[in-house]
Amino acid sequence: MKILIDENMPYAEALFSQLGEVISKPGRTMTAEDLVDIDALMIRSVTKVNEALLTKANKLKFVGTATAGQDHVNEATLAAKGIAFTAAPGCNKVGVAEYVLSSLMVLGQQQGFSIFDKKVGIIGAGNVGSYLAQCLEALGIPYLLNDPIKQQQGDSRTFHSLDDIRLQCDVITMHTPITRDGEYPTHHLVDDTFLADLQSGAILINAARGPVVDNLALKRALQQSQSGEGKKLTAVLDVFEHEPQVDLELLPLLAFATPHVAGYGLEGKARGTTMVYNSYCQFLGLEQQVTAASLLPIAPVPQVSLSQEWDESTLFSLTQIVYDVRRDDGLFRREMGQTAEGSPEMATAFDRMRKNYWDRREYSAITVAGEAHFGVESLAKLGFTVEERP
Ligand SMILES: NC(=O)C1=CN([C@@H]2O[C@H](COP(=O)(O)OP(=O)(O)OC[C@H]3O[C@@H](n4cnc5c(N)ncnc54)[C@H](O)[C@@H]3O)[C@@H](O)[C@H]2O)C=CC1
Ligand SMILES: O=C(O)C(=O)[C@H](O)COP(=O)(O)O
Repeated sequence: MKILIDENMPYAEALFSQLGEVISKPGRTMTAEDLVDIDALMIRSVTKVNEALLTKANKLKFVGTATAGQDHVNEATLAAKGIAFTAAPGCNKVGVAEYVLSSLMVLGQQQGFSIFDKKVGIIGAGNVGSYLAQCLEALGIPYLLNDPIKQQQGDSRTFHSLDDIRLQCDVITMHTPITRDGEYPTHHLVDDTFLADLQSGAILINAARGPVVDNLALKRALQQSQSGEGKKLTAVLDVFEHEPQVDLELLPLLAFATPHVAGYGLEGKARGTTMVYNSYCQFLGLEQQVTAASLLPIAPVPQVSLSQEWDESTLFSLTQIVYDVRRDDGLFRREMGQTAEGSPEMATAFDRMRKNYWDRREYSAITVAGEAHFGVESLAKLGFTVEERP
């Protein structure tokens, strides 16, 4: 049995080689030729699975994507060819939420605000949006949810219109899939009109898919904001409309910019890989199952001890031990600054940073020890492992 895997899939080689011969290739450049005699294909978000890729797939029976987003896979085409498909919903929700929290905390420090004074609008209340809401709740930060699809499905949470969100929220964070059809398409959901209606001082974060935000409209709004003509606007982008190409006029206008790595915690990647591995084992009728936790190394700073009740400054320190968005932002700007827009070198640099990504962890990799009245319960709700001292 031959299994083709994206080379950028931690733990995959060791796991899938228990099932057959593993061939590892860069996901973005996989071709129809690569699928000749392949029984199973394990990908991430950069491999477009469509009619063209499948033309020579003479043996393919299973495709697994170790990602939450599924827009790169034409499921109807797979179904028509009798090829089974599985994804990894929710695998990286924690990483994306921690990316948003780091962005807000660092912006708070840079711009002189408290995150506790902000109201957050979450657009898309699926795995990521709901987990982010849970984190904000743990911290007592108010938020509004927008998700007309979940609302129509009878989800019992309170949902708000986009207008309410634009009028009432200081922070707007996008967590929808990219869709072009249906009643609520998300392609260019954030456009000139959306941006014009934001509150002055608003912060926009996109860690969903690039084209959810019209990048030219955002560039115009940021240029106006930074020239003092328009409303004050801050933007953080993890995803770009034409990635792996990046608009080099937009880049310097962004508060933080990163190469589609918001969900890149080691835990999230391990979850993604094990979810597709376990699904494939099930597909093959095998009983073996692997947990992500069993694959993970100990964190570089595994334990922290509180000496008093935590405050905003302690929260900042604790969370930044795990993830500081400035690390990825700095490297990304340096890498992009050395390439020309539209060049193959830019695409290579974008993907190189993703391939060689550091072993970022989630809050759960750190145990925080402290007494109950130090507020450890809320840190546990935020995702830290907590050891309550008597
Ligand atoms: N930057 C990164 O590293 C990552 C990006 N993503 C992206 O984020 C998206 C969200 O991830 P999950 O929460 O795991 O997906 P999910 O499928 O669990 O949730 C998406 C939610 O968006 C809602 N939605 C769809 N259209 C909408 C609209 N027009 N307005 C408001 N809500 C709408 C859906 O009803 C659903 O509840 C993924 O589809 C993926 O594209 C996901 C993980 C990592
Ligand atoms: O899960 C998703 O959806 C994502 O966007 C991924 O985290 C992005 O990572 P790659 O699949 O592009 O490595």
